[in-house]
Amino acid sequence: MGQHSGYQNEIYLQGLAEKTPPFTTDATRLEAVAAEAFAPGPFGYVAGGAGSGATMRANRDAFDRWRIVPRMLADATERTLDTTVLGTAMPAPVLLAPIGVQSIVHPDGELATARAAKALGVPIVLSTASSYALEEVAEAAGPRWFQLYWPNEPEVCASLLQRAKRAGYEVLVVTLDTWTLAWRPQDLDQAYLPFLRATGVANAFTDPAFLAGLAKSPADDQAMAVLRWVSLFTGQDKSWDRLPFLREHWDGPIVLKGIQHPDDARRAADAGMDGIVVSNHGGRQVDGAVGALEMLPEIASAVGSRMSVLFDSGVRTGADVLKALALGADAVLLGRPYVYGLGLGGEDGVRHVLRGLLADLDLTLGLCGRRSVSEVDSSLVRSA
Ligand SMILES: Cc1cc2nc3c(=O)[nH]c(=O)nc-3n(C[C@H](O)[C@H](O)[C@H](O)COP(=O)(O)O)c2cc1C
Ligand SMILES: O=C(O)C(=O)c1ccccc1
Repeated sequence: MGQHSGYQNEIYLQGLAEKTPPFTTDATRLEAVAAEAFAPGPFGYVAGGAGSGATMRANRDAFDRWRIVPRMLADATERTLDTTVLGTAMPAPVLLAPIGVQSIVHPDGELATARAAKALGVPIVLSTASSYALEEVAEAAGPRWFQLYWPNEPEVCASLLQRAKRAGYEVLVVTLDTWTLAWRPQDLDQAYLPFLRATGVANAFTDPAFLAGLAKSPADDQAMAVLRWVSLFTGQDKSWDRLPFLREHWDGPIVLKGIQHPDDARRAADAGMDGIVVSNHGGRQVDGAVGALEMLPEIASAVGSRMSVLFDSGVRTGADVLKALALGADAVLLGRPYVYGLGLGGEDGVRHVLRGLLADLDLTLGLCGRRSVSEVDSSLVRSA
């Protein structure tokens, strides 16, 4: 049997005791459920996107334009979703996307997420903008990667990387598409920005190089510390020729996140990067951008043989994961759905969302006549 489909049996069996799951098993409905349960500011921050929301819609539309073509009598009873990406073994080609400020939806924030992921062996990618310090999250976490918002001060950058390495983060994911926040009407209409309330600044406020640049401690002058944080992470003074700096300060694999053009993917490979995340940041940055999945086949064929290709932006179901794999991804990052799970049920909520996705993925894989991730290729899909 597939290792992950047991959650399906468990749910049905609990029905005999009149128990149903904590909240929906339909990941495409989680946003609507969260809308009823979350405070308006945090809900808008998580669910919202850039401008008119066109990119978020394009992300989902792009999945709908591919259809799966199942095969029969293929003996796919025994299945595994196990895979290894950039040296990290994982129980499925799924990681938790870096999502900052998780304490806005649940007080346990990234700690709860890390515990839920650890219980399943699923790797997390911890955001630079986490609500808890990276060392604290590391203690709660299983396999872990670190996402970097590349600070403008080399000393702070080097310090963050050293801390992450020491705390056991294995892969560095450098996000390139969010050097300033886009025009986000949901947040603007509510004048809601978590950082100004000193949420999501834990890594900086515990960093010696960051603190060295402050006249007073964050406890004595929070406003000044927050301003320093904002200026440190805003602005794009970076260029391709600065990547060697990261190499010097990080001796593990490096992945560039937010790649949407095949030429940028080639540049990443030429620069000796180990991987990319094809992503438009869940439609939160450039309104009217192309659906992330639309660019995946071209990018994967340009660089897939030279580097690991990961994907995010719009992944909701097992079928979505399979489509991304079929179109060239080695693994996907799950974004908003697990944050809805966190807000709805803390650690258990994240676990419910993750177990649901893995079960759905496992069942769909088997029903398509495939036994493992390595049996998924472009023959699984056709364009609608
Ligand atoms: C509330 C929120 C916060 C995010 N914070 C970060 C972050 O700190 N670093 C980062 O690289 N990406 C961040 N992202 C982007 C995600 O990593 C991912 O690219 C995106 O959520 C994928 O889209 P999806 O959630 O619609 O699937 C954030 C996304 C959301 C929704
Ligand atoms: O909101 C976001 O999309 C995001 O990536 C972010 C940026 C800075 C801090 C926290 C999250």
